Amino acid sequence: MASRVTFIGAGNMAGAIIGGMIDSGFAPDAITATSPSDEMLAPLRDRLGIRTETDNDAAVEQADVVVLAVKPQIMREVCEKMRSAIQARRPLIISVAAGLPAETLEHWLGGELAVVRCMPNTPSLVGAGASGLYANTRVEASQRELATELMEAVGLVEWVDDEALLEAVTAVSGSAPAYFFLMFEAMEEAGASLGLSADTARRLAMQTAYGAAKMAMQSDKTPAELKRNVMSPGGTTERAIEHLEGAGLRRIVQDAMNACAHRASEMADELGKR
Ligand SMILES: NC(=O)C1=CN([C@@H]2O[C@H](COP(=O)(O)OP(=O)(O)OC[C@H]3O[C@@H](n4cnc5c(N)ncnc54)[C@H](OP(=O)(O)O)[C@@H]3O)[C@@H](O)[C@H]2O)C=CC1
Ligand SMILES: O=C(O)[C@@H]1CCC=N1
Repeated sequence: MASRVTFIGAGNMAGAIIGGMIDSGFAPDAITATSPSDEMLAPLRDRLGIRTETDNDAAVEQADVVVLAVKPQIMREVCEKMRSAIQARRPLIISVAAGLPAETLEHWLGGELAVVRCMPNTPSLVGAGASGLYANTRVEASQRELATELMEAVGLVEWVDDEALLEAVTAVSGSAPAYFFLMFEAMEEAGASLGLSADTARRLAMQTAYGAAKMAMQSDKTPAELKRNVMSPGGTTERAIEHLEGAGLRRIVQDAMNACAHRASEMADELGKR
């Protein structure tokens, strides 16, 4: 029988993963999502045909996998309330919460549980997600495969052996869609200031990013080589790249990603106390 997956929390991230799972062929009636208010759940139920529940305990009763997808700040309360129901069932736990260590989550849920920590990103919604996964020692090979299957349904999966590396994953992919969206905003504004309509500039910028990513993924050339191929000597691209390098783009990116990874570690200290 196919695995039954319950999402605790039905917000941006859960919605993105559920949408991607269904597009890739998961049966909607094997998926349950919970939220305190039915208002959040109705669109998921109506649009995707999944099961919904406002009672977390009831939703984990039949689950083989429980995906924790609430904000880190309320995770402790949510886990502790579900403890008895989780211990009665002992499903595979997959947490997508930033920061919170597997050991802490396991403790909040009553202990002795197989826990996979996953750092996904929102492009999961369109099947183009990128997730970093870490398994605690209780996770069996079949559960690892199940977690891989679930997250591969919505994109690329990379396992890490050291849990601390999920902080780097957060910086490289979990938070990173926002960096590219910021770039789109900046390019749209700059394109508009050069005379294009904002809509035209946005469409051109997005298609270019899509094309560049697709090309880089399909090519055996490095990004540096692909970049050089666009830069005719004495031409326009060279001028733009000189400007970006001169203004310290690499340092800015490094600083931003350091800040992101550092925040993930701070969150573990602030919220992960047992
Ligand atoms: N957004 C992103 O890009 C990424 C997010 N994450 C992680 O995903 C998790 C969720 O983030 P995100 O989806 O953005 O947050 P959202 O606020 O969009 O979703 C959280 C959901 O949890 C619901 N909720 C609140 N209390 C409960 C409860 N007691 N039981 C069940 N559901 C509850 C909320 O309902 P209500 O609104 O009614 O309170 C809301 O629907 C976080 O831990 C975050 O770190 C990880 C990677 C990327
Ligand atoms: O900003 C956040 O905390 C979450 C985790 C990664 C992406 N969004």
